[in-house]
Amino acid sequence: MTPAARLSAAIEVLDQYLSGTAAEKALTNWARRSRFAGSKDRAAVRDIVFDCLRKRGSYARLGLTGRGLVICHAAAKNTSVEEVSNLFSGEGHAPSLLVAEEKAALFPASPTESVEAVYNMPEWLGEELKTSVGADAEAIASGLTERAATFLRVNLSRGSLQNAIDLLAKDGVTAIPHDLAKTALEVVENPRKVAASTAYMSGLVELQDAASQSLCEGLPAANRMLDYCAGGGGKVLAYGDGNKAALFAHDAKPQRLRDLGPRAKRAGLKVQVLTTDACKTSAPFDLVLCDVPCSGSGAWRRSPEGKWALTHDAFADLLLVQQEILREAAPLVAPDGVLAFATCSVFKRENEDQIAKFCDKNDGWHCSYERRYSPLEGGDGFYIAYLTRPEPS
Ligand SMILES: C[S@@+](CC[C@H](N)C(=O)[O-])C[C@H]1O[C@@H](n2cnc3c(N)ncnc32)[C@H](O)[C@@H]1O
Repeated sequence: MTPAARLSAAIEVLDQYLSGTAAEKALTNWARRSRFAGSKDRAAVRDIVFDCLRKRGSYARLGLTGRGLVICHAAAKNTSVEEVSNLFSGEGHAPSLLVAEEKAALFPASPTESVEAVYNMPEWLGEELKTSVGADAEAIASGLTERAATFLRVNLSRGSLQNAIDLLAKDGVTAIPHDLAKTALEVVENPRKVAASTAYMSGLVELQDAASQSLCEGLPAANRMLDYCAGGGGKVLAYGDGNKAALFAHDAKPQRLRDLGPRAKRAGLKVQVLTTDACKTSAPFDLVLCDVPCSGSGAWRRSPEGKWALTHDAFADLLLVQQEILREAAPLVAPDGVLAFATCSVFKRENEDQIAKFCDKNDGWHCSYERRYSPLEGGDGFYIAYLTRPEPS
């Protein structure tokens, strides 16, 4: 496909997304209809679509349509009206010719200053971000419009960072250590080759964000660790690589745990899956991690659809669920144990405010540690807090 034909395809996909289809589904639908498209074309169309989702607020200056977004994307990637006009030539599979109004919007003299355009998120979330991170808000919002780096976690029980770097290189993947975690590698060349690489297939490396790795690395040592919201199990597996603890995993939606078995096997770890009732009968645990459902705002580079889909009601529901999970998990913690609360959110209302509310309502618990990971550190935005009960004196 020509670069112009890829733009036409992205317009088609974005129009389907804007009429209510999830972006991934719209991309799959397009790929099914377009058997002529090779893997490089599919990847290129995906990149255009995701860039438009990340920057939807500023790209919407020609209206919220697939064509409007893609025209602004093309303007951002080129430097002159002529270059963009050449792509929108109307010839072959290229999108139709630009009209005067579209040409005028390519390189506006004074860009729109609305919160939605500057922060590339709905206005209320831009305000939420300002309240949460103050002076860093604009830089964080801008960072969240960039494509996320690909990070790998090296399973240190399987080999060293250097072993992983060397083995990845044999499959054409270039990776370098990243400061956020001692297990973290950043893939700087050929991230799409990771999944088929020997290092990945053999369990030497796992895909995991660097801040997520750092958060797991910092968790206190325990004899019995329960990952209460385990999902795919990324955190319990990371914890298990560096600790000798007996590992347990739970999720309110057991189907979310389906990948955990094969992943644990690949990593050479044993993780016992518990139902909600079995968590109670197997308690106490000296470390319970609650990686709660959240807005995902720290990971909007990866999942930009989330910022446009989040509603006030859904956000309010998340705040309630987060408190409910802490209430459920607290009795599972041994008297001198740690209840760890984590989100991949940059919003204070999901982080510090939740911890303050829990400690306020639950006598004896206090926050003994907390750390914010800013997306400006390179990884996703995360928050972690440890809740403990001091020994009665
Ligand atoms: C942020 S995800 C966890 C991601 C996972 N820890 C990882 O590292 O891949 C949150 C998980 O919490 C689960 N969840 C939602 N409500 C819950 C509840 N009341 N109790 C336990 N888990 C819950 C969801 O099903 C979801 O899998």
